[in-house]
Amino acid sequence: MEENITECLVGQPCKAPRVSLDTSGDPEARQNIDVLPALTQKLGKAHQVVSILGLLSEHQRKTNEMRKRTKAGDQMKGTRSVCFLLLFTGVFSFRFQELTQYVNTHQEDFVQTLKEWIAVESDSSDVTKRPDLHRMMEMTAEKLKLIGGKVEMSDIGTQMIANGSSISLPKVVTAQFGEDPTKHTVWNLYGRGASDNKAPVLAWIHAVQVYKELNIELPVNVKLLLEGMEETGSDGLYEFIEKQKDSFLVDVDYIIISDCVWLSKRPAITYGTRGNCYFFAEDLHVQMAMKSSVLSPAELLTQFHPNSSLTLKLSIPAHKILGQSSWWIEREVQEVEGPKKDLHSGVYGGTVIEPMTDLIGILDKLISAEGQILVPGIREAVEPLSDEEWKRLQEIQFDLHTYKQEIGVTRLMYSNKARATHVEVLAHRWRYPTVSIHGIEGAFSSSGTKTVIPAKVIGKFSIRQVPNMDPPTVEKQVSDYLHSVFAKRKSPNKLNVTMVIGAKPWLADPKHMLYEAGKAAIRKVFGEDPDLIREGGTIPIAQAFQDVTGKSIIMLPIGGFDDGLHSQNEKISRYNYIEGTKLFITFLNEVSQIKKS
Ligand SMILES: CC(C)C[C@H](NC(=O)CN)C(=O)O
Repeated sequence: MEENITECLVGQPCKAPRVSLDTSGDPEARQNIDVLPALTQKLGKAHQVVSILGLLSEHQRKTNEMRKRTKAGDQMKGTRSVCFLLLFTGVFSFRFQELTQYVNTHQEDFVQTLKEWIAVESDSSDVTKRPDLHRMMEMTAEKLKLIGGKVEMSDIGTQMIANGSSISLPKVVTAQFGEDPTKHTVWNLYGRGASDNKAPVLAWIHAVQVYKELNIELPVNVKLLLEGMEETGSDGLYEFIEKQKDSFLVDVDYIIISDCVWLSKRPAITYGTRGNCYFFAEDLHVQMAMKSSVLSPAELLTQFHPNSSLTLKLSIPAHKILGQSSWWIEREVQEVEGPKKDLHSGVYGGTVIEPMTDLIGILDKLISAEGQILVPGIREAVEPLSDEEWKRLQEIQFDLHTYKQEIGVTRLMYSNKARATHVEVLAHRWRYPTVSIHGIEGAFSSSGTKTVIPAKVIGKFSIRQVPNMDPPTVEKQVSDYLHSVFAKRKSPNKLNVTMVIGAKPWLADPKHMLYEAGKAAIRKVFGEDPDLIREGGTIPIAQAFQDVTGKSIIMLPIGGFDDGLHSQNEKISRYNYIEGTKLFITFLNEVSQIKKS
């Protein structure tokens, strides 16, 4: 599969910007879609077009701001799909040719819908975009109604944001197609977003639509559940599925999620994901060296108040443990903000113990240059790789050279070992924990040379979870460790460590019949066997679904290995989108063949 994307100078007025969905591997069938001109017209300004590309991620928006030249791939943000099924009824004649031919002849319509969805900046990590996210959920519900679904939109409450106020969470959309008790019921859950994961969501909706348009009976009952907060931890969804356990979810047999990507050019089926523990390490205030003792909030108040340079704030962070039955652990945190101002590094530098220096010092102690996690207890908890797992990894064809090329690096973390194999690289990608440092809030990060001492900085990092790591334990390990590292610095500043997401890993049994159905559908549509893979990223709700329903989950990706999720050039090829739609159509039929145990 080859990429065919049109270049666009992001951040600069684009005269004829285009986003292409290509029919990879088939040069004759390649067709570009002109997304940006339509959007430019709609929005009137080229720079707004650029921010549409940015809808997919914070990262991408930042790149836009930096006016980097980048490829404007097919960018979409993610929702995901989950399917369940119920009973099986006898003989069903699967009209494969007719259904897939319909997809071929209607691919322009499907691409057009995707263009319209991409144009909505439904980014859950950006609270200023919340109206777009609400609109996206409305559009999704409308689309499902149009194709005859029994659709409901459920309010799942509010989310507390950084400034302490609450904003409403996007509604969860549920839809049902078919209530025949003699048939399987398939429930598709769509998480949130765009290419990661709007195309897979639409492919699922279109799969149902094609059956409807052709008046071909759905081989299974289908239930869809769509949420808009997946990429920031699926806020509110855990309570929702607990509540729906005995109603919407009660007759569901299987769950399908399509919020992941292939490993290579070969189609894939995913049977495990890593979890994620996401931390904020706040170094709270600069204290003048002359007031060098660590003061309690009350002391600080009496010292500084009523000088109005000090405020005492109480907040409840969204502290979550996901993937277990008590979803939320809330804790009160006293957050003291010291002198509000940043300081001039010439005037004050040398007299203050700088929060940024403290923060960098402790972040540096999380992981070694060789990739070894330094937090005591974490590596010890990891379940050893079994021979079976090792064998499965060995069977996967994975070319390290192509991988390095795709991400643009010359050396990988473990490739300096004498016997670096693809097995080691895949194990470190899917099966071992890792630490990533994501950002520092409050740091000077613009271009130029501002000589500032930031008064308050928040380091953001996460640790990917694998069996047998346990988020509450990891939280304690990380917090204790960072506080001990910080204590050694004898800094008068104050450190707060808060875990804001605690999502468990998910692992399924790939020998389950559901996986055979997936393989059969892939063989039929793509003419080859899929890779059986795991995913290094996290679907926070996955393990929770498995725990709450007790049903099997399969992840059936249609995204390409080089789609660049969360990156500057996120895209999906037309090939993956259209053939993926055929895959879902076919998979519904394969699932209907599974005998009820
Ligand atoms: C827990 C994370 C915020 C979840 C996020 N999920 C995805 O990107 C799935 N599309 C992740 O970083 O893995």
